[in-house]
Amino acid sequence: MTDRGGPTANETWRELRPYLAPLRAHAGLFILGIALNLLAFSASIGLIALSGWFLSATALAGLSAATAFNFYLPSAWIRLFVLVRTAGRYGERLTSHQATLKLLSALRERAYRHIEPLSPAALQRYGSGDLMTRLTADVDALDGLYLRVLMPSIVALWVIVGCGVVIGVFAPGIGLFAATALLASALLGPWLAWRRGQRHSARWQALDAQLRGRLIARLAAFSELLLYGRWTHERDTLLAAQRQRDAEERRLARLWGHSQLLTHTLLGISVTVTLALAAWLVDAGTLDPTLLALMGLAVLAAFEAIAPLPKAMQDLGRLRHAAARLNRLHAELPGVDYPDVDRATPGDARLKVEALRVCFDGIPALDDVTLAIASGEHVALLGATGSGKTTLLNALLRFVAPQRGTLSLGGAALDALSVPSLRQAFAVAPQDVHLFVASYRENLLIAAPEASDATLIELLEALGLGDWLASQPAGLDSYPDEGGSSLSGGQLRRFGVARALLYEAPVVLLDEPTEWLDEASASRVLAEIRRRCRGRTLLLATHRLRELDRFDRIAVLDAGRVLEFDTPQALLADARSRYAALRRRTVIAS
Ligand SMILES: Nc1ncnc2c1ncn2[C@@H]1O[C@H](COP(=O)(O)OP(=O)(O)OP(=O)(O)O)[C@@H](O)[C@H]1O
Repeated sequence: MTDRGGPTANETWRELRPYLAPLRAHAGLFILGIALNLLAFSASIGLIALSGWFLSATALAGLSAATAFNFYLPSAWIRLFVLVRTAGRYGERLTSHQATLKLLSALRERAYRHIEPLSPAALQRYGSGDLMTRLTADVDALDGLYLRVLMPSIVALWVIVGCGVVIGVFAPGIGLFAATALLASALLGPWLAWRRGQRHSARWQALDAQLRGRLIARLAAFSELLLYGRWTHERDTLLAAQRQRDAEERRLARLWGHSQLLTHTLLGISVTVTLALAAWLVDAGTLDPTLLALMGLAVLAAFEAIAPLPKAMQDLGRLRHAAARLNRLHAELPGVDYPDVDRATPGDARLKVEALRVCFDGIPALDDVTLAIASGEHVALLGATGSGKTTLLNALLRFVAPQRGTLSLGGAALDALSVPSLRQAFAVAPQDVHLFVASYRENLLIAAPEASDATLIELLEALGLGDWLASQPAGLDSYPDEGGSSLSGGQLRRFGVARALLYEAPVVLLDEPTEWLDEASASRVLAEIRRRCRGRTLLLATHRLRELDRFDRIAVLDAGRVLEFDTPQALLADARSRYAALRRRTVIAS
């Protein structure tokens, strides 16, 4: 069954099925929610039906003065029904929403747990806005599956049966007709709504996800876009995307209107026919006339349970699309396997890289790279942009999976180390330093929870961030702007370096730590890094030549290959070396 090229019912079921399994963990709450919902509906039907009967009976009792009529008992029942209906509704909202929120948090945690090991290698094709949308909007959309599809469908079915039974007690034929008419309405309206609406609602979800993703990305780059005069263009693109989504929303609203028309027409027909049948039986003398209103009103009350179904089914396309996006993320494999427990233990902090080859889309970023770095040695990785420095650091961190070659730390293969051991082995300052939404102190204490304020301040001052810290309104208690825009590029890098230096790992990996700095500040920062890394293995990626003579060795990378790897003195002494040539050029230039 397809909708003009839309997904089949089977496809929808396949995408949504994984989200039914977590229901089991909160089955008790869901069943309670359904039971309370049913109780509220039963009370509602009872209230309306009894009121109808009561009015008819009172009127008829008034007409025949001889009849003794007890007003008190039905009034007491009516009051009871009102109370039960209100309490049932309240209890149902409380339990079903609690169950749904618990489910959503479980789904979000499940998605996050899956995403975390994918980072960064397998996540590179997803933008951060896209990931954020999957974790938030897509997971949130799935609450509709429980709250608007499953629960109301189960309740509607029981209400239909209940209504048929209530009427059937007095007139089995009319009870059967009412239940059949209600069932037909409960199937026809929602089926049509699903058929006509699922494609649009899936499209709405896709456009909304796209818009959110773009919005997050553009807002993150807002200052740059403004600076380069691109903001107006980007804003117009965003507005156009919003208009596209809104057009889809209007289409959905129109379809919803149509399904409402159909539902209410069916309701009208069902009530009219029920009343006509009842009137016929009254006429034939086989039905008490006081029950006439009860029957019509019972069908009317039962319809309340059916009314939300078309909209829920129309939204199934949206749910399917959200589920499919999450499923795609769940199907993503980390690309890197980490053992659960260590299969080897590093003896010291020496690093060995042998015949390493890393490719992106078949193109090698590193090829046949071999390096042996002694424990405690300080090595500068020198190379032009794109030469493979970051890729080498990422390979050591196992953020990328090599196509060939081996990597080891202290004699232990890196792929034999569990994630905690691997993360304990390396302190890292990447190029894109991330600041968490927390105070600067908390951002630093992630690396060294026991560090005192004096230690933090001394380190920041040593890295030339003393003036910056003094300018912060609450010092270490100040909060960065989102994305770290309250720090300049150079400050942010040094903040990242400070965090890496605080982390007591035997190996320190720094990616372009002196980028954006003037020569004097860069020299000072490099000297501080070397001093604080004494006794630790240091690998520092850079394309700056100054100050490298103080490193133990320099590895020169070019187009993914190690051109030379030796002490600065040996490289300078070799007139044919690339390092010597680069240094000569720098001297001439300055
Ligand atoms: N995730 C990726 N997907 C595709 N290509 C990549 C990816 N990461 C790196 N590359 C490519 O691999 C090569 C090496 O990149 P890498 O970032 O390691 O160089 P780099 O020397 O660190 O450069 P920079 O100094 O600019 O950071 C480049 O050609 C780059 O485009």
